Amino acid sequence: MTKLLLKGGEVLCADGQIRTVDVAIADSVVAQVGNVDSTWMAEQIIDCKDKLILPGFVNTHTHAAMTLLRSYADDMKLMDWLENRIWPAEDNLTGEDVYWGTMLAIAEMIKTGTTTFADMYFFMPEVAKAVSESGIRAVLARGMVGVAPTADKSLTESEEFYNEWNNACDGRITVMLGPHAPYTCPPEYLKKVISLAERLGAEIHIHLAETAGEVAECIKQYGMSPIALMKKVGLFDFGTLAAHCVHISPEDISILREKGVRVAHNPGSNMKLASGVAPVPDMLEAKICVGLGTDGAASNNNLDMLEEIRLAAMLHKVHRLDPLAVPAATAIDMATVQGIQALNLDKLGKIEVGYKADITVFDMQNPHWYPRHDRLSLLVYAAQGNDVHTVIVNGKILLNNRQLTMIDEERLFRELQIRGMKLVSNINK
Ligand SMILES: CSC[C@H]1O[C@@H](n2cnc3c(O)ncnc32)[C@H](O)[C@@H]1O
Ligand SMILES: [Zn+2]
Repeated sequence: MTKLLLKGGEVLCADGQIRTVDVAIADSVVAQVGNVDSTWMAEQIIDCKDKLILPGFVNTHTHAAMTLLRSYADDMKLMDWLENRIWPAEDNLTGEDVYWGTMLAIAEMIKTGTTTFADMYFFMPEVAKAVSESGIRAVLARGMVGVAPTADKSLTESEEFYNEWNNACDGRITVMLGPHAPYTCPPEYLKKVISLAERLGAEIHIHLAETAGEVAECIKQYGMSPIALMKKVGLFDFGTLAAHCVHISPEDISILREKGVRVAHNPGSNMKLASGVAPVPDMLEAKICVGLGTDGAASNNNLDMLEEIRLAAMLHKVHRLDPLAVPAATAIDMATVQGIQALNLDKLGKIEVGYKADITVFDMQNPHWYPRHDRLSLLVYAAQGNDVHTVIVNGKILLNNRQLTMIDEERLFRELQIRGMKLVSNINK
């Protein structure tokens, strides 16, 4: 048994209180939270004085390998951005590009405190390889577009990917099915995805109601909103994670609630693509599970969940002119507990005995952490991604005193610079 001890840190406990306690970890699991005595013979003791210890952040919606396209196409609206810049570049992607782009994303996420991410993209075996090697936890979906020439191939590949990778790497990888969106996957195709989901026992990760244009077009074509259409085709029957849900009506919210759909809220991407403001306070009020996501690095443009937490807390205040629209503690809950629920994972998201040891340690020895009236306020409104000192996933240290333990950063930078440039070299701006 591998034993680890986080000594004397300020721990955000499962009841939401912060206490100065020790955290003992045995193999992949939290074994004790409290005063751990000297009979606990730890192989490694991390001195956590002046450190804030939290469950690791959960990024509920991203396209990790889109780091390759960061800073390539900005200040555009979604469909113009996708159709004229992103999709032409993605046509050039190779599996190796996706491996390296994903590895850079994982490095960035670990360094800013994320321990789990949900991904939807292409070349998913390469993504799984990066997840396997890096030690992070992930929920992976092969992105599916329901029109020729790849529609059937992506169904077959999704099934193969599920069979090979679901529950792999000591349970660190879970596989979902990833139909891209209602506007790229017509109802007949979605029905095939749904029967595959039912047959495999897999859940579905999809983009929904992201822009006003998407909703208007859906109403024009099908006479109902994307949420109502998805209910009608049965997409919500076997467990669904819906990214965005920006342009939704009270009736849509009732459907999401009734069908137990979990939502990934991406405030940074929604703001940058000028998509709109999701009615998050209304969804939370309706007891819908809302996690936070960064979306891809080409629309955010970083993968720092602390920034998403702050944006979630700030955006809804200014939008509603209500300082309590999303309080600080709620934003942290969305990035941890609700994030885990959104991905339907078990025994994660809290620092509690018997839970998986996915933990982020913040260093509070910095000017912006003083004075300490309220540590959660400091975390949400003052902390910075590079305050992250240590990150543990499944009981293994992936970031030690700000150094990645499983990833060669220098190699990553070289690969990304060359591959990112090559990807777009044949595209006219
Ligand atoms: C089919 S794999 C995923 C697919 O989604 C594209 N994408 C990236 N960001 C967004 C977004 O905000 N809305 C819709 N689609 C998005 C990505 O480029 C891939 O093609
Ligand atoms: Zn997305």
